[in-house]
Amino acid sequence: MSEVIATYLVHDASGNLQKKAEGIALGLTVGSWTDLPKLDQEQLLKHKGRVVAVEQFKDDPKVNQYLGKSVTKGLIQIAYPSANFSSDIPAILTTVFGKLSLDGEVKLLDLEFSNDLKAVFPGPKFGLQGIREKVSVFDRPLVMSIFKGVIGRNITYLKEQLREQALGGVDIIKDDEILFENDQTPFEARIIEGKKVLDEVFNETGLRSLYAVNLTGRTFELKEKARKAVQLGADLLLFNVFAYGLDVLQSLAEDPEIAIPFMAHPAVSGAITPSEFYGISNQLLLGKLLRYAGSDLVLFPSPYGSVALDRKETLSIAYELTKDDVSFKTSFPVPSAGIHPGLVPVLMRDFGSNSVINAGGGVHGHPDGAIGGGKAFRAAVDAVLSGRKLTEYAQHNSELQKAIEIWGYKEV
Ligand SMILES: CSCCC(=O)C(=O)COP(=O)(O)O
Ligand SMILES: [Mg+2]
Repeated sequence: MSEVIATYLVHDASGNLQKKAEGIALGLTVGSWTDLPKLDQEQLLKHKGRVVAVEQFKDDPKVNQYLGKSVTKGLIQIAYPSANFSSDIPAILTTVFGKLSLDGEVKLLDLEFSNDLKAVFPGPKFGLQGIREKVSVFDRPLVMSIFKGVIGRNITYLKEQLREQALGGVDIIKDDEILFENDQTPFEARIIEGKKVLDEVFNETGLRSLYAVNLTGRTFELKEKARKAVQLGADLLLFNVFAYGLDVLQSLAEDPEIAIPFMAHPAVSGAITPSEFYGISNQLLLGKLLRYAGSDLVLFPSPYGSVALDRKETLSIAYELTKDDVSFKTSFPVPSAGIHPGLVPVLMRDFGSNSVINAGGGVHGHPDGAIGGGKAFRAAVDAVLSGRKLTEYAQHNSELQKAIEIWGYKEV
């Protein structure tokens, strides 16, 4: 049957989760808070939500104290018939968590789509393997660096910073998500001038880094802007998807004229995900839904840096992005924020080779500048792949040595 099964974590004061589940299944589909006498059986059968499972957990006095009331914690699973919604994320989210998201301590943990429903979503156009092919790197995690301190600077400054990052040997260089349309470094100039710089570096070194330019502006201008970016030869598009909406990403990603990869930034998602009582899980929002909507690479806070996320949560995001699913290509997990070369061993232990190591401050803050920073990251990756400790490898690599001296390291 065509349906979406939603899994919720609930903290309910009534103490009767079965009744709560029945209330949700009816209330979000054919019913209301009052009896509707005209509901007929046929309509009920076709459109009513179905309670799939209810699992009650042990009472937790700490939670009761925190919430200031006695609650019953548990998982509720409800199946919603596809006949109730059009096949798009806004309709699905509104069905499964529209009014319900406002109604007490309920967190949406997961959505399971039937195969016919999955088929309407694009998934990543290039995916992890397609990105690897673009950079011709198949046997290690990719290394990415982020422009820093570019706001208020002109295109000459941006080009210099781009050149330094590329010379450091990183595979991808991305705009910071806070660089918007501006007079000094306009979107189109960034693409045109950036391409020249990266082609120059390629002629000098044989390494062609990719540049992810930040696609920003008003929603209804984005398609034209993205199409123009492709015509100008942009490599990738960075996108602040949660400032716009998942459906905006999907519309862009499925446009055949925008045939370049999308990199999703998690900005604003922290307004939705962190509570254990409310919102949507990171696994669903940053993992499954970003993959379904067409993101080729997904940034999220790593467990170790400046904006750290619980390790289990980060692993669950990466799992959703990379797990086998015949319907979709896999997306590249990009654990980020406050990353320095000394964290590479733990990042590679957690996320493996099919991940991107991404840093801004950890590249530009290197004593030898962004060139040294990039080299230090590449050396750290080589050290781990060759089974050596960072400190041992650093004895013969000055860039890694200097990075470890300032920021330290975590061996596994
Ligand atoms: C919260 S994940 C996105 C990280 C990010 O946008 C960023 O600019 C990280 O920069 P950093 O200097 O911390 O590497
Ligand atoms: Mg940033």
